[in-house]
Amino acid sequence: MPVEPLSPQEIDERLTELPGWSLEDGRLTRIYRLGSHFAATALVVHVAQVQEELDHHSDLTLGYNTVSLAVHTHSAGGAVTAKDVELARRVEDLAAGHGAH
Ligand SMILES: C[C@H](O)[C@H](O)[C@H]1CNC2=NC(N)=NC(=O)C2=N1
Repeated sequence: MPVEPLSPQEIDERLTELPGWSLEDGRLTRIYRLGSHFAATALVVHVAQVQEELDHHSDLTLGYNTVSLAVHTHSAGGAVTAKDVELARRVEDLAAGHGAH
């Protein structure tokens, strides 16, 4: 079943429950900071596991001690959808356990 784009108001509502996340260039984005490059790398691997589980994938960028995500839904023409929000929530749940902030 195709996933529908969220309206700008729906995106704003969902962002209130996702501290640190914002809409940048039409994508849900967040930058996490970690204590070391190795800790950041471990978070990337964990996020990749969740993305495979959800079959939904962000642009995931590893820096020295940062991990950046930007996600929209390709199959919805690049719109932000509930799938993007679900991925953001799942990543929020696991990031704290990695000491990400
Ligand atoms: C075939 C596979 O289910 C699709 O290509 C999935 C994979 N991951 C995806 N990720 C994102 N962000 N958007 C998609 O539309 C998408 N589609």
